[in-house]
Parts: sequence; C-alpha cells; structure tokens
Amino acid sequence: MTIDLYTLKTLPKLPNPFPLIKNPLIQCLTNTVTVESVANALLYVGAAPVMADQEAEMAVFFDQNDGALLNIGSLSPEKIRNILLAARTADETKTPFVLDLVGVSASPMRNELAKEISRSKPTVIKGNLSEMRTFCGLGSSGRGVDAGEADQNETALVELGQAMQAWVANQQDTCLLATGPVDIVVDNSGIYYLKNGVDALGRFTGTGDIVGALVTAIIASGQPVLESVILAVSYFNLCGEKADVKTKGLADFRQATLNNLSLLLESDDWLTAIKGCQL
Ligand SMILES: Nc1ncnc2c1ncn2[C@@H]1O[C@H](COP(=O)(O)OP(=O)(O)OP(=O)(O)O)[C@@H](O)[C@H]1O
Ligand SMILES: Cc1ncsc1CCO
Ligand SMILES: [Mg+2]
Repeated sequence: MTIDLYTLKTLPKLPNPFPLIKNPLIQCLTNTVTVESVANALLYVGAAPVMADQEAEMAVFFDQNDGALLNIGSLSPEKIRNILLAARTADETKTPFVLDLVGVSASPMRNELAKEISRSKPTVIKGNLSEMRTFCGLGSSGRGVDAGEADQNETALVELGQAMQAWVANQQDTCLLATGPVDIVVDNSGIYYLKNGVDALGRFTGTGDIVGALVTAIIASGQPVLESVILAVSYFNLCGEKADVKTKGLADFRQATLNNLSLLLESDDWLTAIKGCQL
C-alpha cells in the first residue's frame, strides 16, 4: 500500500479553530530546554500558558486550567512524581491532557513512565515517529530525542499506522499522533496521514514540544480531539512552510516560523493548504 494523497480518501472539511474560544489556560509540566518557546507559542495563538508543576500547587492549578501538557523531556525524581500526580489529577477532574513521549526511544525508563502515565487516559499521546514506534512496541532507530531515518520510509510509516491502530483498539478514548516528514494521527475512527511542513522543522529544537502545546490549546478551547490534532500539526507546519520561502539560516527560519504562529491565523486561507489523507 502506498500513502498517496490522490488515491486515498481526502480529509474531512475542517473548521478554523482560531481565534481560540475563551483564551484557554494551559498548565504545562514541560522540559527545561524549550519551556520559553512553548510558553510563547501558546501566547502567539491566543492561549494562556502557566508553567506550574509543584505537588503543593497541583490542585489549585487544575481548578483553573482548561487543559494540561505533560512533556517528559527533562526529568528528576521529583518531576516524575509531579508528572504522575498531574496525570492522575487530570483523569480525576476530567481535564483534557496531552502526553509528549520525549526520549522514550533512548531510555527504557522514560518508556515505562509513559506507559504508567497512559493509564490515566491521556486525551492525546504524541511523539516523533521513532518515539511512537517504541511506545507501540516496534523497533526504533531513534537517538536521543531525535527520530531515526529508518523509521521514516513508507513501509515503516504503514507499519507504524497499523501498530498505532492496534494500540488505540485497547484504549479507545486516546488519540495518537506521530510526527515527522509525514505525520500519522490515529483514533478510533481511523488512520490519517498529514503531509505539510518542511525539512528545516526537524532542525531546530522544540518543534515537537510546540506541536504538543498547540494540540492541547485547541482541544482546551473546546474543539473535538481528532480535529484539534490535525489542525494543530497542519497549522504549525504551514507556519514553517511560509517561513521557509523567505529565510536561509536556521535561527532566522525558527524566528519566522514562530512569528507566523500569530500571523497565519488572521485569515482562513491556511485551511485550504492542509495536505493529508485518510485510510
Ligand atoms: N522533514 C520534515 N518535513 C516536514 N515536516 C516536518 C519534518 N520534520 C519535522 N516536521 C514537522 O515538525 C514538527 C515537529 O516534528 P518532529 O517529529 O521533528 O518533532 P520532535 O522530534 O518531537 O521535535 P523536538 O524534539 O525538537 O521537539 C511536526 O509538526 C512535523 O510534522
Ligand atoms: C533537546 C532536548 N533534550 C531533552 S528535551 C529536549 C527538547 C526537545 O524535546
Ligand atoms: Mg519531541
């Protein structure tokens, strides 16, 4: 089977999630590398970030937030306890939350942690193609927090889509997202492949972290989950496509991509540029 946009079913028509309803408050327990990028990306699209991960404040922030992002990119024993507490609190309070599987291909401890968090029924679990392979029990060529080349070819993409579907069959209320040159989204309605973006998005840090934050924000604003995931990934990738046209160095490309987060949403035009298909 080939992942061909022209022979597979087109995506359902998607509504514009912007401007986000109610300036959703997103509580982030995230890594120390990209924390500022994640906070600003949320502000640029009209959400309100709060970086709060202490046990003593968990209840008070879950009383206020509209959604939570749990990113396991940088860990300590205390951070692990706090992330697990946040996951249980999200489950108990029925707060939508997104788990980002940063580094699970590199560290079995992270994969075990991700499995434990997944018992609290995340709304969305995301990672790059290699991280999602590890999480779904497939072999992976990921190194550190990066995806490996061998996990990006068409055979691997088809295999991963099927493994994600098998995982979702056991946990039907969770939607899975694997990111890379082609993104795979799976929920209990099927498998979706998304094809926006440019290579340079894999070459500055935090792009996956930002996508996790954008998914959380759109869900927290009240949009359906599958739709939110497709819209968040596609929106971010289109911001990268627009930036790529004008810039050369990666630092300028990063700046322009982030700048576009607050610009592209001003009209509906970006919705017609979404490329993807449904199996
Ligand atoms: N080669 C590529 N072509 C098109 N889009 C890409 C490419 N690489 C990454 N992207 C896009 O960039 C975003 C981040 O994906 P990626 O898989 O690089 O995340 P990640 O490895 O978790 O990143 P990070 O660890 O820096 O947070 C996604 O929206 C993805 O679609
Ligand atoms: C580079 C890096 N290391 C841990 S988290 C992180 C940011 C990408 O998720
Ligand atoms: Mg990542």
